Amino acid sequence: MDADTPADEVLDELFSTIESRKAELPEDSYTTALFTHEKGENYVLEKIGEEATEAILAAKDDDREELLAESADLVYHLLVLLSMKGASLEDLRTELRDRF
Ligand SMILES: N=c1c2ncn([C@@H]3O[C@H](COP(=O)(O)OP(=O)(O)OP(=O)(O)O)[C@@H](O)[C@H]3O)c2ncn1[C@@H]1O[C@H](COP(=O)(O)O)[C@@H](O)[C@H]1O
Repeated sequence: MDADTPADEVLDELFSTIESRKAELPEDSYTTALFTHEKGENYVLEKIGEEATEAILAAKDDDREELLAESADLVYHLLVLLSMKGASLEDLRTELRDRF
């Protein structure tokens, strides 16, 4: 993924990068570190809790910039969890669409 990726393709690109890290486990990759952590999936679950708390605190402080940054961290870690559990972005889209 690079800075030229159209904004409406960012989530697909990000999920595709996560899936590729899961398959190839390159060194020097934070995503690889999540997939191979000694705590297993518990580590990414902890990160989701932390990032959600940080997003809540930013919202309470009315810090829009921080809220966006923490929300991006939260979404990234949530996508890693979905990938870990064998779910796809398409599954998430379907779940959301079925609530219309
Ligand atoms: N979107 C993200 C992303 N969002 C957040 N993070 C990482 O999530 C971590 C957030 O945790 P914290 O805020 O607690 O910061 P930290 O203290 O460094 O983290 P810990 O040591 O506590 O784990 C940071 O290390 C961020 O770098 C991300 N890491 C990667 N990506 C995307 O994933 C792609 C692949 O990254 P690599 O797997 O590193 O190649 C990148 O190109 C990005 O597009």
